Amino acid sequence: MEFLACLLMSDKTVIRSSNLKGLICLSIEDTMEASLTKQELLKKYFNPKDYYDISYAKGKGILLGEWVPFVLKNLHELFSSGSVKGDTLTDIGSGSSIYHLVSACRSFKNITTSDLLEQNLIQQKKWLNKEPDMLDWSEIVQIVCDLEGNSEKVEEKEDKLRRAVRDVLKCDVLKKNPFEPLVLPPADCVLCCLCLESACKDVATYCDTVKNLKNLLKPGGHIIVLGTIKNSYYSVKEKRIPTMPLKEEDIKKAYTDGGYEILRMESKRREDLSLISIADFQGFYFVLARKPGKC
Ligand SMILES: C[S@@+](CC[C@H](N)C(=O)[O-])C[C@H]1O[C@@H](n2cnc3c(N)ncnc32)[C@H](O)[C@@H]1O
Repeated sequence: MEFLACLLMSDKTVIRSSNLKGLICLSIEDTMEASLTKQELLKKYFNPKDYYDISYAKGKGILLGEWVPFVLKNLHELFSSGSVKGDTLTDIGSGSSIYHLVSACRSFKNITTSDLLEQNLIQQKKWLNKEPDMLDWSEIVQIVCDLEGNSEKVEEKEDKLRRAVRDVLKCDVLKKNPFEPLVLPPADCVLCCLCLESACKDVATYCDTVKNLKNLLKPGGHIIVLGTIKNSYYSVKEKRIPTMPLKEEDIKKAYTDGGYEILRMESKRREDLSLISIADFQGFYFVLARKPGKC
């Protein structure tokens, strides 16, 4: 007779069977993991130091080869052209990273960084306060100094960025007001690097989120988004964090339907697939778009 058996074998393993012939072993941890939301998974597994080590650490970070040069080159060209400037820039989903803000601090004197996770805000503040256990971004800052013709030394550049970052705030980009209960004054520029694919569960949510970010901008303000194409996970230590695999064709539609004027769009195919088990993105994209209206 068929019946459901659920035997507790140890504090970690459950055996389930509908007829006791074919046993399926599930760990309690697996079962509990499957019920975690994306945000709960991030809170549990996104250790900023581990993320930095796997992604950006000197000589070994997997994003150093193609992603970092793609981001730094595009942002350098953009900010040095003088076409995007103003007083305030809001960075969404900064994590514990600062590499993407180095070029921006030439054009914006008032930068707000933000993230969903408290552990990232803590790590970000360590770098801003030059605490002994801060993350070392100097190798990447040097690349920006090189792009700018070495008019400033790495330490000068880092201090300039530290002076420009006025606030480090908690945010949830999926909320109507991502900074609730705070209401931020509209910014001249919103920047978002590797966050939307991590936050959004599907393309429809990505489109809604992009549209909603307009509320954080002044009329005529710019949004700059850099992210990955067809990426379904990235790893933090041995844990895989799921992401939303965005297709190239979805990107243009999201910004056009979101009510922006697209000023520039770039994409690049990933060439080195050797570390695909750590993150399976196929390429990267860069979008610069403008909220209609006069500044
Ligand atoms: C792959 S990391 C990128 C971090 C950093 N921007 C970078 O380029 O290295 C994704 C970041 O998005 C943040 N994130 C995920 N969901 C979010 C949400 N709903 N609101 C704000 N940030 C979120 C995570 O906490 C994490 O810091």
